[in-house]
Amino acid sequence: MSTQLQSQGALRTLLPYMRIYRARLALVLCLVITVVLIDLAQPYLVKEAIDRYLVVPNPNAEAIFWMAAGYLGMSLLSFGLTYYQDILLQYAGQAIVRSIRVDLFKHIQKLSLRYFDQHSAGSIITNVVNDTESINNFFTQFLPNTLRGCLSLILIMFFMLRLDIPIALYCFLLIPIVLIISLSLRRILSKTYREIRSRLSATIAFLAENLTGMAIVQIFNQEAKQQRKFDEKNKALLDATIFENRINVLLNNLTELVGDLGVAALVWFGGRAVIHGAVSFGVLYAFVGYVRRFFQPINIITQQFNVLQSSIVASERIARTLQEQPEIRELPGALAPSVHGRVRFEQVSLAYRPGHPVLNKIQLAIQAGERVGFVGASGAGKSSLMNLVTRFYDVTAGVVVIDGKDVREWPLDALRQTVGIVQQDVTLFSGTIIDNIRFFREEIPAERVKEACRLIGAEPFILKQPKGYDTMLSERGSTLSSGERQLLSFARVLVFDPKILILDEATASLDSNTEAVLQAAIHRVSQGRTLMVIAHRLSTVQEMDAIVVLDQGKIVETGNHHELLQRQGYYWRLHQSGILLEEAV
Ligand SMILES: Nc1ncnc2c1ncn2[C@@H]1O[C@H](COP(=O)(O)OP(=O)(O)OP(=O)(O)O)[C@@H](O)[C@H]1O
Repeated sequence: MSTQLQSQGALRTLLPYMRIYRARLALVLCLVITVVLIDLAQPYLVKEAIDRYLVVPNPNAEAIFWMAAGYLGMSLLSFGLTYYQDILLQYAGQAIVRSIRVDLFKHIQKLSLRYFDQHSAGSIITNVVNDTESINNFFTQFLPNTLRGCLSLILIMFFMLRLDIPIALYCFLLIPIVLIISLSLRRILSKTYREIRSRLSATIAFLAENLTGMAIVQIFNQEAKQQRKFDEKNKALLDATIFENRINVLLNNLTELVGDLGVAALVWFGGRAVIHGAVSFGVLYAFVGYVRRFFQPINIITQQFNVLQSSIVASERIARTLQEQPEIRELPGALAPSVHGRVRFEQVSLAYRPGHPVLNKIQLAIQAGERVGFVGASGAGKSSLMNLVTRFYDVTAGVVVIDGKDVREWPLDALRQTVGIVQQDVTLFSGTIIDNIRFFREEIPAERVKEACRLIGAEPFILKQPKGYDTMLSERGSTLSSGERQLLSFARVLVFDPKILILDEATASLDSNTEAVLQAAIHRVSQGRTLMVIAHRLSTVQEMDAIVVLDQGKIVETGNHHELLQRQGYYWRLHQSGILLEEAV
């Protein structure tokens, strides 16, 4: 994409956010202009003091005192205005960052699961945290510094030309030198900056992955190896950052050096001009002041190219995320039918990747209140079939119908209220037990939550926790056993009361006590609703009204446990091979 197109995309993203703070930003720009004017008037004031009241036959001490007081007053005013301007800018910048972050999170939450299949948590975190920070730099660095730099440069040139045209023109000869140094080093810097960003992003992604998979890392004794990898990533990041710093230091020192060169030349040529009476001493003094201030803006302006470039890249990435359309969308004006809990799959096929179907022409009807177990080898397509009922993904062909209506024609919130899910890997959030069960919805009375827990058989272990229902759970509930986490998610189902429940049964063997409690819980939650269980236990399939056997994305057998065993087909072979967990020991 060309830089111009990139900038347009970036601008389109930023403009609406800028508009909210336009009054504040306009005030900042006025303050920047005032501060520059004060700053540049100071050398002129000293020149006036020298030429009018100091290097004259009758020096005027009182006037000099007032000039000095004026100089100090201007410095104080400039200090106060700069302070106020910086605070205003920081506020506007951070407030814009906050709005963008909130919008990003809101948008990301709406995206379909396929998006999360394709984007790592690390890259999404970098997008929400770092890219937005780069936008802050656009407001707090690029805008004020570019304005300040350009204005200073123009005004310094104007003041210099007013003071003495030949000396001013000599000074301007130094501009190309500074520009060449600045632009060539900046080019290197911008490449390095991109490298730093991608290395930082890789480091964050690595960290995020390791935090989520810490148990696996530890069980396979991979700590040392992961540590080495992390160290390598940080070393790469360090190298790039040090290189950037070196170039920055070089650039600043070279600019200083050219400034000194300018001052030396001024003292030499200007000094001779003063001796010959061509210019006054005050003019020479003012020139020294302006030359010192002259190269700073050039340096600052070229520096802003980098800030601009990184903000463009960041806002492009933010724009791309915000423009990402959720694949799963609801039809305008969609209405939910009256809910009974009937589910029908009509010639349903699904391919996550084109040309690679994982479900093939599934034909199945489940009655309201029926309990159906889905059995099959790993990868047979059981979870994929459930993903279609919840509309985490949409069918590639055919139709999934709930209560007479294609799921794609349901309002999404109604569909998700109707279909509940208990996953094998229970998701818990940082918060209390009670809040996790009612999903932080304060309007659900505590008594209803407790009632659900009692029915499920979760209350005894909850009451054993340090603060009972108010015990804070650590991230992902890692202080609870997997059986206890499952019980909490069953309680959640009872509280939210979906008409259709999908249950992905735990594959791990549990002790007989927990097994019995969980079986009773499954029995309890299945009352009055349609139950679809990805079954891994013999005790569960035996309880089901019907069992659907899947193999390579196709239904190969249906029937109840005894019928299927008698048939001595695929189910029987699965059973014989021990794929279903027997009674716990
Ligand atoms: N999000 C996804 N993107 C791409 N392919 C996927 C995705 N989820 C599952 N698959 C593929 O679809 C096929 C069916 O997977 P699915 O998870 O439905 O099987 P399953 O029967 O539930 O297996 P298990 O019992 O091991 O969970 C597998 O080949 C899997 O690799």
